[in-house]
Amino acid sequence: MMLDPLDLAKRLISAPSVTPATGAVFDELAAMLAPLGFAVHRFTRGEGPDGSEEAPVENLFAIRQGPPGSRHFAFAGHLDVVPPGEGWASDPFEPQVRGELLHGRGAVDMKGAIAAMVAAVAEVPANAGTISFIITGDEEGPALHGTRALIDYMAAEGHQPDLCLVGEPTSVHRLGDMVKIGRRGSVNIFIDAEGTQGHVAYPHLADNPLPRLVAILAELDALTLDTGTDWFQPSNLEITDINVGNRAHNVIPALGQARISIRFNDLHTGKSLSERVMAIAEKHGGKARPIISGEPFLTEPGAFSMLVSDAVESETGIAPELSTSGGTSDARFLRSVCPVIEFGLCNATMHKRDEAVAIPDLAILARIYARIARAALALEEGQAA
Ligand SMILES: N[C@@H](CCC[C@H](NC(=O)CCC(=O)O)C(=O)O)C(=O)O
Ligand SMILES: [Zn+2]
Ligand SMILES: [Zn+2]
Repeated sequence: MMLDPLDLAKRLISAPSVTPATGAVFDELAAMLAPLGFAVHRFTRGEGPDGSEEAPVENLFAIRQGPPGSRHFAFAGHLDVVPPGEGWASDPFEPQVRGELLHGRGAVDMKGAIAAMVAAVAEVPANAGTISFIITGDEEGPALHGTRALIDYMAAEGHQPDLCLVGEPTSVHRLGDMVKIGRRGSVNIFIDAEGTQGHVAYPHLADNPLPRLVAILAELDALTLDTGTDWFQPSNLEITDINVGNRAHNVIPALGQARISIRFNDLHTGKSLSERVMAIAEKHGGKARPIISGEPFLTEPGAFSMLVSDAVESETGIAPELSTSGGTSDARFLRSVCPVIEFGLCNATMHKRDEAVAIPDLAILARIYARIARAALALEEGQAA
């Protein structure tokens, strides 16, 4: 009988794991995988203080070797969760079943999917091929020491998956309606306008930076970056923060700061957009400092996307839409290793209070994942690229 993904999901949700995750939640996953024949390796990266971008993050790589020369299929995901926020009907870290729903932080994003992966691999015979789990404790945060460190570890140890499935919650209205075959890129840019502090009534003795900041933001906000491409929605630029921190009515401040985030398609690169924004900032007397989070990528539709779609349709009756919409994910790193596709639970409650998964979806997802793993391991070399 299949392992019950509901029980597994409850165990994972019960271990609080707000980014950066370490410890108990990884103990739970390791305890699930070891009896299934997986060799589990865990390591921590990052040495900074709590709350800093460099705070320690735990990662887990688990592998069950198939026969020599067999194909290697990887499941990837994250055990960290976003902070619960206020107003939950029940404790976010005490999984609670109400009706058909399992409530708890991470139910859909993405402890429920990891539970389904574990239940799935229990159904795939070890002689079908090599299966691994690439699981980080920092996807929701800066992601400096998460999946990137796992990729370095796999390279150092000679573990090279042929195909990878990330279990992000890609479904929209019903389990199975959307599969992600790529993602837009992401760049976050910090903008500063500097001036000279002074008295509002003596502006000739000061230099107000805020009109310059406003001019920069107005020009950026008016940009139409593109209208989309074959596989990608239009790029969008959002002003995400404006910060002056001036509490006085009668003081011209010395500094105005803002932040923008651009999600961009394959007509751009992080560098080209960064240069464009820096030029606009400089034209108005400001400065821009970009942090490129990821470039756009597409896993061309082909044998891999077809086997994922077939698995979804066999279990749900739905032919999924192939999409690159929404945010970015750790697939932006994993695509350097092998072709990567994302499929998972319905995302309507992700990051919200009272996050919840439809309990029947957990077992359906486990069956879909088992089909995907079996089919991926059966693909001939060269078929999926
Ligand atoms: N900090 C990075 C990456 C943040 C990743 C985040 N991903 C999601 O929210 C997934 C949502 C979805 O599946 O559409 C994001 O896109 O912000 C950055 O800022 O780029
Ligand atoms: Zn996620
Ligand atoms: Zn998330």
